[in-house]
Amino acid sequence: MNAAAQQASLSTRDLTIRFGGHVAVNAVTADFYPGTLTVIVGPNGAGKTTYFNLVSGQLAATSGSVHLAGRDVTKLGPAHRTRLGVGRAFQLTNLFPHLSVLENVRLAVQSRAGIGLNMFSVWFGHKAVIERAEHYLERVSMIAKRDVMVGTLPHGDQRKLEVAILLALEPEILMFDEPTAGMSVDEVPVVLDLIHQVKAERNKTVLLVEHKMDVVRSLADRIIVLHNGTLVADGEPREVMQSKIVQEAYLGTPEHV
Ligand SMILES: Nc1ncnc2c1ncn2[C@@H]1O[C@H](COP(=O)(O)OP(=O)(O)OP(=O)(O)O)[C@@H](O)[C@H]1O
Repeated sequence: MNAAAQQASLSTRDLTIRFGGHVAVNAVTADFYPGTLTVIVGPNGAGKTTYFNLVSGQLAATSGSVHLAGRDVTKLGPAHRTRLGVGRAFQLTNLFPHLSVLENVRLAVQSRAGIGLNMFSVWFGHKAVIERAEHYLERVSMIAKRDVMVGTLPHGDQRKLEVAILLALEPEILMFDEPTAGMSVDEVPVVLDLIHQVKAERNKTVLLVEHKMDVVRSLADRIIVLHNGTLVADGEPREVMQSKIVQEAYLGTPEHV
């Protein structure tokens, strides 16, 4: 695990949310560090997406807290948390369907650069911004589709575009919720390669919700297991995959893990 001296980029403390009488996330305490990719696994309805929503600010906690680099952000909304370095892909709500692929990434590059919508600064930085946007489109193998209207793209391309937008925002914490779901067989490696590249840079905190065990195995530095909203295992992949609780209840029989 990481050196105790290193500050966690993200922490949750007793993080809890109730929907009526149902506790969807139950007192989850965890620290996440730069340079570590953590995969969150667990059966359907375990609370994985809800935990992501609590971290990114889409949902407000019933109790407990969320901290970014030591700062308590529990009361802050999602836009504020984004500005503080939380980046999340695969909600597809980040996309502007009536703009081109390039325009979508350009807006993310501008937002990251703090250029905003001031006309003079847009003009001033235009060439550099476009080049930057093209760079991210190349990284997701979508440069050939730069002028296509986003609303007309197939689902897999929209998800790749979301990765480009996420990278363009240059967050410190990257959250991927089932990044390859709904993708065709030839699209999956493009996205997995990108996550591998982000991981190889060793300076970002990456959280991934994933069901596919081959993906978990190839990417995870650490695995957290949620069950009924509760954190039931947390550790290095080999240790967690071989633990009795995971073998029996969460990942199936040993030959599946
Ligand atoms: N807005 C909501 N209102 C009521 N219940 C909710 C809400 N969001 C989630 N839940 C419930 O909370 C529990 C956890 O759901 P969540 O989607 O986080 O699970 P998950 O682990 O991501 O599942 P999956 O792997 O199927 O995506 C479920 O029982 C779900 O029905």
